[in-house]
Amino acid sequence: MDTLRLNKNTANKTAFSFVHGSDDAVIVGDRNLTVEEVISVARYGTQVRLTDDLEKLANVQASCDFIHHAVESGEPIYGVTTGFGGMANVVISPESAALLQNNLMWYHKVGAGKKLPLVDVRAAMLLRANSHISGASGIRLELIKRMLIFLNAGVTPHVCEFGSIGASGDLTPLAYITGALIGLNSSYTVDFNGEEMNALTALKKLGLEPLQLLPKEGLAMMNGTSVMTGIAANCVYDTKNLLALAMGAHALAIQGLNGTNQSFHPFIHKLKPHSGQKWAANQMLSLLIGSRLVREELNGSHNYRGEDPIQDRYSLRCLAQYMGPIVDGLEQIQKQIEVEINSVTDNPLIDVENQASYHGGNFLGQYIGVGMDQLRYYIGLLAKHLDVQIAYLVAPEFNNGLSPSLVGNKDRSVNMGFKGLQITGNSIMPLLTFYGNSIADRFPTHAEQYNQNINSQGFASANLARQSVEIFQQYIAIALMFGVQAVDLRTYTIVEHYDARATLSPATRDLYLAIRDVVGQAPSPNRPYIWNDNEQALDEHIAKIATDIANGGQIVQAVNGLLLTLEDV
Ligand SMILES: N[C@@H](Cc1ccc(C(F)(F)F)cc1)C(=O)O
Repeated sequence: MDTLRLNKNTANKTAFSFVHGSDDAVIVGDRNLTVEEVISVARYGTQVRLTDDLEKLANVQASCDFIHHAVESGEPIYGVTTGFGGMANVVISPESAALLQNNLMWYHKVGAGKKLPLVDVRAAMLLRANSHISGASGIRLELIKRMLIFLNAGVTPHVCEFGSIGASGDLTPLAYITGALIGLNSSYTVDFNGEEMNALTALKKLGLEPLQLLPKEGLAMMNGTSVMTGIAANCVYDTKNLLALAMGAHALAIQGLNGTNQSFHPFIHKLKPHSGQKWAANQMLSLLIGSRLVREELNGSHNYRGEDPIQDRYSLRCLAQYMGPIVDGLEQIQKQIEVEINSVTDNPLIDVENQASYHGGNFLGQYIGVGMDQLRYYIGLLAKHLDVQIAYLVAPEFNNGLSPSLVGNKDRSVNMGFKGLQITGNSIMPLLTFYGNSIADRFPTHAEQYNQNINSQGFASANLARQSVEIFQQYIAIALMFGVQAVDLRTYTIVEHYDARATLSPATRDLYLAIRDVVGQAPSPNRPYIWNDNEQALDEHIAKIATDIANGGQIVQAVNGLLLTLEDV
């Protein structure tokens, strides 16, 4: 296996401790980068090194030489000896060719809104360097190295959340990165390991001089999909963790409801062998093995229980069939993001071998726009399913003998259990399905003098995906709280005490214990997770669980073994 896996130690490191995070450096230019490598650099401070493949490095220089000669000879090349975009008819003289690039930074300093999270900008810098190392962009090694210096020292340019239509790639967001890298002026600002400062001060601290861009270099830096793809890499990584947690929450719910394991029998899924469906069924079987809370019916028995239906309702019985397309879809998105991560996304592209340059459109972020639309749609579907499971758990008409709203102490008549918590969940789930609406199909047709008349909205789509991921982290926290309470209450009906460690499957015990630990409440035989309403503040529990999930803490660690098996999907 040639990919670098995030091991437990790396993933446990506090987020945002960027510098000197890990001993295993990620190499730019040796081979394709994976989403996990991007995450390890962006979030956990893994150091980045440039390839020492001399041929590769020489190629980068050769692309610069090609541009140099083209300018000298006045060869017409877009954005090198012409103006930009809809002004590409304007001839630029050799004397103005460098000014053209530096000027590009000025009129693209038009970002609006809040700052992007640092982890997204770090991912973007890594991807831009990775794109340029192919030697098709005509950009100096010095500039590529500068991005690695910034990454390794924990220096992150400030980039705004609005300003890119994802058509010429992320022109404006990348202008902020470029302006800071070269120290265009003091209005460019950075985060220097937690300290805010202007780019010129930052360069001085790094022992670097401000740089003037040479012909093509501004365009090469800005004309690409690296920022939206960096955001997308972070989103897909988080969403896969959330998928694993959703599976964990369902496994708790199934045990809480005393569901059957028969619906996940391989015989069923062999007969409808979609890979995502098979994965979901197999994983659910593994999550339930050894549980004393499920109806053990893998031998084909039907444990008919009097007035209850002989088979489970669809949210349990059809879980694998419902999850399947989501699992397959997320895998497809990850594959597409990894292609984008390892692509050269600017224009024009320089073919050093044939001494030619080609005008094209690799900067169009449509794969990211559509991919992030789909990602948000899948998150909406995951949320809808969890909402149904929560409703199943709290309704005594359906929940196979649990208390209404999962009340703990039934002797206290003024105990309402998880009634309020369900309503908070109900307030979030519709938002997540709303976020599932697409944006790639909504576009301004008259962008930039009608030049960018088709555009991806990939940057907006990725930003929306980040928001959806963050909201879903809150939602999953709530779903997990329901799961923990339900298994405690179910445990009592089986062994007459509330400590679910005695009854849960080994695979879900880890998750259960991680949640109990994060909220600071150890399991007890005498009482379930929540006993009386007035003994804890549930909002604090939501916040603690959601924060642990966002930081890839012990709750995520308890289920992420599931994700290793996704590679076979
Ligand atoms: N992606 C475009 C590059 C481009 C397009 C437009 C502008 C600006 F400044 F006019 F908006 C800059 C760069 C191309 O390669 O064709």
